[in-house]
Amino acid sequence: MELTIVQPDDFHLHLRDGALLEAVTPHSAKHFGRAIIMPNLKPPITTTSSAISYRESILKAIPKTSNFTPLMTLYLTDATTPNEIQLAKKSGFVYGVKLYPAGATTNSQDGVTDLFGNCYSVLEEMVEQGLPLLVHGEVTNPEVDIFDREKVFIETILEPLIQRLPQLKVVMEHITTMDAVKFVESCKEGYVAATVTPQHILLNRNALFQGGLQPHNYCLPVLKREIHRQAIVSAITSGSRRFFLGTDSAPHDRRKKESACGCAGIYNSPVALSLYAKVFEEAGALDKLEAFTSFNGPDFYGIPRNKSKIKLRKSPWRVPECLSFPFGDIIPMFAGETLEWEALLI
Ligand SMILES: NC(=O)N[C@@H](CC(=O)O)C(=O)O
Ligand SMILES: [Zn+2]
Ligand SMILES: [Zn+2]
Repeated sequence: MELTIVQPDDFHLHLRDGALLEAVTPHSAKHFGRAIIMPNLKPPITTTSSAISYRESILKAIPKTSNFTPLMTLYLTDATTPNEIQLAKKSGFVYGVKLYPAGATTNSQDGVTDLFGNCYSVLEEMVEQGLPLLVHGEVTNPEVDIFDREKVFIETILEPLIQRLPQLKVVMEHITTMDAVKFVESCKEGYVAATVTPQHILLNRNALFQGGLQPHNYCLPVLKREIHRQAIVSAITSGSRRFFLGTDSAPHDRRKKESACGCAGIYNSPVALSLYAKVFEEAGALDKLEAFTSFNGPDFYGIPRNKSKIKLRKSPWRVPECLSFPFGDIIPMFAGETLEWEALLI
């Protein structure tokens, strides 16, 4: 079986910097046309000028034969100014502003402590400039059960936000619950959308504990119950235009994952397209795959769809156990397992 589709984009990607950037960029560049590059570096990308120099280093890491284009984002802080938003838009290189609630996830220490109190004028400027707010949607109160943090974020932050600023474009990143599906579906199309990762449509929270603690399945927001996974699969295979591909591929050195205090993030760039194809095939919805991977995202962001094509072919291949680099190892999602679908640029 074979399928030819317009080349997909990845609307949520972590490329990191330094040696890690050089190691992982070719994997994304092999399949994807463009990617929204997350700004949670150390230190974070908080200004347009740092986004532009980060973009330069990414361009150097792209193999010569690839047409891969990074779409940059800014990391929102309590100190971001409306003027920075104007500069970002004017540069032509920045496509969104990322909200990390302070303490919610990897490298979020410099994130926002009070969105309405500290960032309201910035949000108003984003409406003015048509720049979307990309949201890690979890509350950070340690008393809230970790499995409820996305739902509580929707109720306490997102609903009031879209009430107050209905013209703001919002992408709820890496959704994990039926609550998020319902919220996105209840909003005005074209203003609120969501990215969906391979892990949140293939795995449920059992995968964290299958045969023992599985650090390579740990990401944030954490995997949820099976009913939530099913709700997300139904939403994306329904043909809704509100959901699109965002891998949240988040490489970490193996030693940081396999540790007494392992960090959050799943590295899935090399396997992502195979996995999305598997889910759509199992749902009997391969005819809806191309809109999810290649149309809905560019349409929401207001950028042209890609012109080039990619072939998805049923041709089993084995995911490497480990990707070794001079600085250390990265363990890919589904390491050592055989996947049915293979993606090839044409
Ligand atoms: N998803 C993750 O578990 N980790 C991401 C951060 C993020 O997207 O929340 C990372 O940068 O490692
Ligand atoms: Zn996140
Ligand atoms: Zn992420």
